[in-house]
Amino acid sequence: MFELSERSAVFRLWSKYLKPQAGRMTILWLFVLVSTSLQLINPQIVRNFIDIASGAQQDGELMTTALWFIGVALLAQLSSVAATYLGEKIAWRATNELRGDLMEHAMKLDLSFHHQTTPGTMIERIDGDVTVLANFFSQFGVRMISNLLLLIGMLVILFQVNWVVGLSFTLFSLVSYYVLNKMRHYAVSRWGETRQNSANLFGFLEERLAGTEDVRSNGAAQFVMRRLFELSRVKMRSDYKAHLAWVTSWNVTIVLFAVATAMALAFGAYLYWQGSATLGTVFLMYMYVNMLRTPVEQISQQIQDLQRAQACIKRTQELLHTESKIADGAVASLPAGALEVEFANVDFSYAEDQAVFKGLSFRLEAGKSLGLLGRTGSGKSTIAQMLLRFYDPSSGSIRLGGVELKQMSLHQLRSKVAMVTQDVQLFSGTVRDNLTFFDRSITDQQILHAFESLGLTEWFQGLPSGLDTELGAGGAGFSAGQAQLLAFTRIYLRDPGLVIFDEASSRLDPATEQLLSSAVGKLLENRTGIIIAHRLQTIQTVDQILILEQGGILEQGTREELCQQPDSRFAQLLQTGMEVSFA
Ligand SMILES: Nc1ncnc2c1ncn2[C@@H]1O[C@H](COP(=O)(O)OP(=O)(O)OP(=O)(O)O)[C@@H](O)[C@H]1O
Repeated sequence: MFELSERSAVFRLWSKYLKPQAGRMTILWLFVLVSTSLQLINPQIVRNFIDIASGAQQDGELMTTALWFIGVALLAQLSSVAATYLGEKIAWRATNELRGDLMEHAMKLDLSFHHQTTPGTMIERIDGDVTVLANFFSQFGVRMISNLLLLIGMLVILFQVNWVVGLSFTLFSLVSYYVLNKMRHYAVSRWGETRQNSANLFGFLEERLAGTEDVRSNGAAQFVMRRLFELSRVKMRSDYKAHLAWVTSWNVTIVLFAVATAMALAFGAYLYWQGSATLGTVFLMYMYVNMLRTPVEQISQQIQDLQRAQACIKRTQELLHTESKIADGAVASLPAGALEVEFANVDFSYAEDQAVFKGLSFRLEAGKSLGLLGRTGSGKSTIAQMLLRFYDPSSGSIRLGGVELKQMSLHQLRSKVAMVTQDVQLFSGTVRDNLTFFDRSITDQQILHAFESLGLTEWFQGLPSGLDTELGAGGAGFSAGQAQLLAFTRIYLRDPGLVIFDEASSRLDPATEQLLSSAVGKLLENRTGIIIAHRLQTIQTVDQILILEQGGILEQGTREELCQQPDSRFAQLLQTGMEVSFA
């Protein structure tokens, strides 16, 4: 855990994200100050107007005063609109940059971090917290100062009218600030509860809808509905309390300021009868007291925003200071073409007391292919993830092309190693976008050439709109087999030296199966390949076979070597069928 002074964290954020917008910030301040001053001036013009109209003031003309009023009111509104526009713009720029930095940082963090942090939490960090910071970035200082100035200005003018009036409304402002803060605090804690209950309900719905097949096939619909009603009931109760708290705080505010208006009118009537105030001055007092509400509310709101922002800044800084367990290396150039893979005495565990590998050693020559077999949980996928350096071994070393992975730059490593996972991730967008990841330097010709080289041209021609075929969210509309074909093409375009293929365990139709196995063959030409196999058919053509068991290697050799040993696990597999033994 990092330990940072909160204040320095705030200044660091401000200086990083607001300094580049210093010019805009200055203009924003100007607009806010102009709008505040004009708001203070306008009631004075109204006073003059009333005093001229009632004959209490001799010099001055009604028409000119009215025009002044309109002009000042218009200018105040325009400055306020301009300040809002600029404030929003500054906030968006700053928060977009912060969001980008957080996302970039999150993508560099190792997989153990991502396994411990749910996607929901990450969304809350990268978007939720940053959205809260938006107001704080652009508005906090400006709104605090301008509202304080407005409040002080109005109280000073009220003191000038009469010191008792000034003192009374200063006390009133302090009391109403205190009450508002208390009410708001109460309402906010209620809202916090409803947000948590909403999150629980949404999380429940998302999980159940995603698993709708299992829910229905297991006859669990009744259970789901029952739980839904329970969660809805909890949410309804907290919503009800939150709304009640909000309505109460709203009404208390109305009552408070109604009392203030009554006080202003009573003071006004008294001073008027005494002859120490004109009708215009009474109205001026009335207007200022009515206007008091805005700065008092705004200051209390800003203080509350500051408290929320502090919590968000702390979490944001924590994320930005979380270091990846995977340190970047320096070696930035590996030879072109196929790369040799070597595991030397590798120990690894996800959790401290549960070793996945103990002293795992094997070597795969450059350009050769390895079929990786083993029971579920024997560590096949872990080998692939370690080769991509999503995890580092606790001891021993892994080398690629003779270079230790830890020494290698991550960028170089991940451009040299490619993996097709069991569950290929496709994104909503066109087939082209899914192949190039929006890299516009990859031309359509290159993509078509990749299809041709992998023997997929005919398949590609069957797509309704070719490269422009749209995929739904999560690749909806494409089968697992088709997704793998796209993944192969992605890899072909990147031209890595090592390809790891985690075969889909789901059954594919024979035509797609045939297409896939021929594409695998073509993809592996002049590359080193590791195939995590779930079917014997897939490893018919591999050069080496390695069977994992209990943290180490059970058997290793060429297909022929293993077949010639009748008591080998591989020979048994051939006899019984792999699915039976590895089920
Ligand atoms: N992120 C993780 N955190 C903790 N333990 C994990 C994690 N991923 C895998 N494991 C554990 O590590 C062991 C090896 O898992 P791995 O996924 O590599 O096996 P596998 O042979 O690929 O299995 P399968 O054939 O089911 O895909 C298993 O015991 C698994 O439970």
